[in-house]
Amino acid sequence: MTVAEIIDGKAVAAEIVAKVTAHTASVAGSVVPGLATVLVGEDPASQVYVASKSRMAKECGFHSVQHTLPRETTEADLLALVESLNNDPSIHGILVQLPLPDHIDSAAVIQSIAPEKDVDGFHFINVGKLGTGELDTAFVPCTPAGSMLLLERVRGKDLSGLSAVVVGRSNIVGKPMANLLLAANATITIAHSRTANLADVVRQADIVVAAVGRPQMIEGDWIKPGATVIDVGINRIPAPEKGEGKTRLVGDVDTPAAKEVAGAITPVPGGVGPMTIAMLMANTLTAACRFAGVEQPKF
Ligand SMILES: NC(=O)C1=CN([C@@H]2O[C@H](COP(=O)(O)OP(=O)(O)OC[C@H]3O[C@@H](n4cnc5c(N)ncnc54)[C@H](OP(=O)(O)O)[C@@H]3O)[C@@H](O)[C@H]2O)C=CC1
Ligand SMILES: Nc1nc(=O)c2c([nH]1)NC[C@@H]1CN(c3ccc(C(=O)N[C@@H](CCC(=O)O)C(=O)O)cc3)C=[N+]21
Repeated sequence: MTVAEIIDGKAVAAEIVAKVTAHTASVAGSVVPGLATVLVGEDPASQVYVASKSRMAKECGFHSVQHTLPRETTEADLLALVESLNNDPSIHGILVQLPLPDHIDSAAVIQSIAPEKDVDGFHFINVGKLGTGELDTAFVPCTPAGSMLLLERVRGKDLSGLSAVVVGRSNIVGKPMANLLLAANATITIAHSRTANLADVVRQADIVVAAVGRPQMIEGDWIKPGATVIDVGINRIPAPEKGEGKTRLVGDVDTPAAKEVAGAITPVPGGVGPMTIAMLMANTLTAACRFAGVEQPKF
């Protein structure tokens, strides 16, 4: 019996961050990349993520500004902040942490970010560029971009002849992931909550990307032997074995079972999550280099 290779996202993310830090130092005479993060409300998970993004930006040598606004912030006030960041020449990347409170129209806020500062890659201009293959000037969403780099470690850049199933069709993970897989020549299927016989669909795939948000729902015997499994899910579940009220993180894949069948699999934590933050740094550096007209690093 073979046991899957565990793809070390933390280690690959550290390589990316080292590359970003070195390139940032080498262009310091021309530009200091600036990242602005915006958090509305007090969601504890969002606070943790935004704090780690700001910390990582500083470690890379960036100018990093964190705006923390109260939950009651109006949409107009948030739009005004984005506008001021759009016009701030020291800021090259803007990240508005999602989800936003219900009284704010997230789509309106995302579309108000200048496309050349949209390091999340959520603006229509960047979505359109990804869809039409203008990858040299697009910003690609960080989670799918990071997932592709992990996949590349196992399968290389060219996925010709391989079948890939993406479970989940969100605008921030599933759809851009499917577009990147297609751009890499994979033959793709996008599955979602209305898909019939999901287990059988997943069983066909050489590459499985799970981006559902349901703890451990992809079972071990759904995985084709030797398949590469990218587990995007981040779910906090009760862990009574660690003590009363304790929790632990799991992905969307039943990892212990899938490990017995897959060729390679990303762990949770330590898989796609750290790559998301690393790619945010990479995108911010790219934005700054485009702004200053200096050479961009390749990732
Ligand atoms: N590692 C990282 O850096 C990141 C991790 N995440 C994690 O990834 C996961 C997905 O995030 P996100 O895309 O934002 O989530 P969304 O809730 O926006 O999308 C979930 C998708 O899963 C589909 N789905 C839900 N239930 C089922 C089911 N039973 N069978 C098949 N498909 C189903 C939905 O289908 P339908 O469209 O039909 O409703 C939807 O397309 C979450 O766990 C999230 O925490 C997200 C971003 C970054
Ligand atoms: N505008 C916007 N852009 C985002 O990219 C964005 C967002 N909003 N909202 C929320 C999701 C989620 N997300 C994660 C980033 C890092 C980890 C991460 O580092 N995870 C660690 C564990 C962290 C922990 O212990 O909680 C890991 O998987 O090893 C997870 C999830 C980015 N998102």
